[in-house]
Amino acid sequence: MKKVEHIGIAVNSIETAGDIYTKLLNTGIYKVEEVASEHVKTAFLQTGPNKIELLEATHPDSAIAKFIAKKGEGIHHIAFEVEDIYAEMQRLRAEGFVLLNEEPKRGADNKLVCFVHPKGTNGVLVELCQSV
Ligand SMILES: C[C@@H](C(=O)O)C(=O)SCCNC(=O)CCNC(=O)[C@H](O)C(C)(C)COP(=O)(O)OP(=O)(O)OC[C@H]1O[C@@H](n2cnc3c(N)ncnc32)[C@H](O)[C@@H]1OP(=O)(O)O
Ligand SMILES: [Co+2]
Repeated sequence: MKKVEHIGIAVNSIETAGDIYTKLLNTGIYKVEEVASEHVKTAFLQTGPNKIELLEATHPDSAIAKFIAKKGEGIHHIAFEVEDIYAEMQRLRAEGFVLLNEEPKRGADNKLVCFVHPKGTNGVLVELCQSV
């Protein structure tokens, strides 16, 4: 694992949350991308080397819609950048972690991503991501 790549925050509205985080971080959203396969719209802000990903559901079946219905808005996941996602997935499986996808899937910026079940990581949903 190389570093924390981003922290994902589930929000009801990217427009509203975008204004709040722009004021909070004193920097604007630098990109908005819909990731249709995940049923989310994402918006990214950057402070120094760190990225915040705001996530709004685009469908009632979205993980974000379900999360907000259960827990309300808030931190949804921590994403770690990895060098070789296939190797990391194999390593984590061997360590007994439950991966939520068998094969890497595509996230924002077309990155390869894989999620680790929060039940095995002390209640924190973990995303692995590899730049392509
Ligand atoms: C675009 C991309 C990118 O960055 O490039 C993204 O980030 S996409 C980000 C959106 N996509 C994803 O999150 C994909 C991976 N997520 C998933 O597969 C799912 O959301 C699961 C994490 C498996 C949860 O789905 P499931 O249908 O099982 O929902 P559920 O409501 O029954 O949840 C089962 C248990 O997990 C808990 N739970 C659910 N989501 C959680 C989260 N984000 N953090 C911590 N705990 C969480 C629930 O409270 C519940 O606990 P109790 O049993 O105690 O009540
Ligand atoms: Co993410």
